[in-house]
Amino acid sequence: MASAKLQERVPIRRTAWKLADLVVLSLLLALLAHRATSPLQCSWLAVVALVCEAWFMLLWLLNMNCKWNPVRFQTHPDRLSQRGGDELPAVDVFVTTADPELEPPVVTVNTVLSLLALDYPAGKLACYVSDDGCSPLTCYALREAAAFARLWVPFCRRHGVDVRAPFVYFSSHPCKADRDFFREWTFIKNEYDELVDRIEKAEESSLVQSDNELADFLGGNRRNHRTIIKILWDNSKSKTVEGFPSLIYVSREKRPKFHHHFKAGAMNVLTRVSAVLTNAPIMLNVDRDMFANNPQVILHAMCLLLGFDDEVHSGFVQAPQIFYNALPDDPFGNQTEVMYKKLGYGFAGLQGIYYNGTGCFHRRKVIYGVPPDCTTLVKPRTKGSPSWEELQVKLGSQKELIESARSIISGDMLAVSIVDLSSRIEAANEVAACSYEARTCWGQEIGWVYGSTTEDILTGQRIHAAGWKSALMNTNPSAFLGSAPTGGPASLTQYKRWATGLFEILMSRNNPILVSICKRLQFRQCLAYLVIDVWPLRAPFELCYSLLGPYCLVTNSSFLPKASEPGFSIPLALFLTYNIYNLMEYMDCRLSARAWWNNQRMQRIISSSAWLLAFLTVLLKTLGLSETVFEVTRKDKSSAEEGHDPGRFTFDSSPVFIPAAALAMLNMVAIAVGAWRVVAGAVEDKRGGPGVGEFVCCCWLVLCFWPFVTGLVVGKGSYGIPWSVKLKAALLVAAFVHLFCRGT
Ligand SMILES: O=c1ccn([C@@H]2O[C@H](COP(=O)(O)OP(=O)(O)O[C@H]3O[C@H](CO)[C@@H](O)[C@H](O)[C@H]3O)[C@@H](O)[C@H]2O)c(=O)[nH]1
Ligand SMILES: [Mn+2]
Repeated sequence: MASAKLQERVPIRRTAWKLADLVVLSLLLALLAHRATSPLQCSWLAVVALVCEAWFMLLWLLNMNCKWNPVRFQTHPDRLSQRGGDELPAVDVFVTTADPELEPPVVTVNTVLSLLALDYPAGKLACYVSDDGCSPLTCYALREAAAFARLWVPFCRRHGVDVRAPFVYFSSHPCKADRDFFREWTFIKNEYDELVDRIEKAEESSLVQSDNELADFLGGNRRNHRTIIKILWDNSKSKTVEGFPSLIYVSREKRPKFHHHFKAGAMNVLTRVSAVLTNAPIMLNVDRDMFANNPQVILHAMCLLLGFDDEVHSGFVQAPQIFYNALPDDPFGNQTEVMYKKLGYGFAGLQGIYYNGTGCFHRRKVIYGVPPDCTTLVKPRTKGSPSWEELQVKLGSQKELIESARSIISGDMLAVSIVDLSSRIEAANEVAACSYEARTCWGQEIGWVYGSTTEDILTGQRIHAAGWKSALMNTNPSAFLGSAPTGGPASLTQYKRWATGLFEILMSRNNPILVSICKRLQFRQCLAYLVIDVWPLRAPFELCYSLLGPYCLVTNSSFLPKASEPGFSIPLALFLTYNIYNLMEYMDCRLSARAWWNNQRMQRIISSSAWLLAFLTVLLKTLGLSETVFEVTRKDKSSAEEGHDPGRFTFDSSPVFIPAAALAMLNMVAIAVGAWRVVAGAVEDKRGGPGVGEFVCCCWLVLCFWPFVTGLVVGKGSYGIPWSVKLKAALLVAAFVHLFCRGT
């Protein structure tokens, strides 16, 4: 069998789920119909409820569209190995890091080592680390890591080590009993421990003074410094057969006057620097906290990059984002496993999975904005390759860069650039300068797109808009494992940043609806993107709806049918089916009921805190009153504290907690008022006072906001909500109650 398929596209059957989708949809429709025809319809309360419920139905439709025909891709790397190593394209691997304090260098080093040791010809791999922190510590740590890689990579290859991030590998004892092996294992482990020790003991100030190679870092700071590029290891110069991939440290130039565009800016610099050095046709991008967990990842990705008749099917190949430090039952609702399995596979069945910022393989030409048709193998290129001048306008005028881009655009996947890396340092410095992008298309039609703190979704969308499809890569074991933030504040910061970026996309000319009208973003794919993009927009609707229950209890009114009315069964059935549907999704993904509860609870908390703040931030930005920034996610820290329960919600005085704390308080107050009225027999029946429905709404919300309830009432230290937040929340509640009462 000469051409056994490298990949198979397997549609996933979901007839029962489709039926359930329709049941929920019809209940939503029934609720709307009931509301529109009920006698209460003219009160503003009913209008607010109607608008919110219409929005929920729209969301449900968007979700249905996205999940409707999911697919999975099966890859066969064993069939690839029948091809020789010469038939594999080169891959440039990019790792981004930004802050040596929030992102300890030891973690970065582990990520890099796991990548250097992947099963792929060493001469075809190169690893670039971008350091936005411009930290001599990071550079030092990587240089030491390169020295350790000399032992580590051959060791992994020789013994077929499963997980090639040393901190994981050495966290358990080897099961092989062989004495020689054990001796070697102990030796390498000692070397690794010493490496960690050296990195952890190193101090910035003494490093730059004593170490000549690190003198470049003198006198700069992370916001204002020139480019520093260091070839830490050049594989082409290695004499041994058992080499390991080249390792290059890049800290791009930063000047206060130039916007550096956060991670997107860093990725664009890495793209150009790697273009003048190794110029691989495929690029792999990994966050610094995400190690390669499956040594065969690149081979799996190659099955999808080389395995289709037409390249258009895999403009990029994305591996799911999965976490290794995941707490049991996902207490902070940030493992997004169900989202991946339900929405992600659904996307994969449309124009393809979204780009998730890490664990993704891109074709370099896709990043250069080349549309798919001028690359099909069948049709000869009609337009011809772009002229020198054209490329100069788009990519900037660096000569080596344009030359390398021409070779990429001509489409030769197997070309290897054999240059002495150190001879190209000057060119690399030129393209890493902060003024290089002025008057070029970088950040617009070329490279990672600027203007959103969720640059990944935006960049992926641009690629889909050019007409490319993307493929979802599923491997067993998982391709990469990352670290999820632990603790309340870190999770909410992360959600806030995502939502801010998503709303920036919606409010810009890159809005998927516009893009699908003007470009080649498919209509259903556009709707699927909207499911994610509208996160922050959900906040105001969900907030309004969650105020209805307390409003009714406080003001002795109602917005839902009474238990005695026939209409009551509609919201009841909807509430039950919707929650059972979600619970079943978690069961289907082999997750616990507890994980479902935590996630659905976190959805309410995130919506009223992170998404709401993101919504307001972007509104302010649109009015020109503030700027959005990329806040780097803090990685596990406090877990070392004594008696610390990592699964418990913690608080700080950030404004993100105020609205959620206020909602928790308001619902408790409302229940108290409502209960008092029932006891006193003061529920007014004629005016339609609150019924079971309103009580259930408030109780449900109190349960959802339980971490806030305990934080308000009993929590001590970081488990308690700080007084400043409590006070502001209380003021909000008082203002609301006042408004409510005046309104009636
Ligand atoms: O100015 C910056 C800021 C961040 N980063 C890097 O960007 C990556 C992602 O940052 P992190 O704080 O870890 O964010 P996460 O919330 O974990 O990231 C998710 O969301 C981001 C978009 O908001 C994507 O870029 C990421 O790939 C995706 O994993 C890290 O490697 C950082 O070092 C930079 O290189 N420069
Ligand atoms: Mn991260």
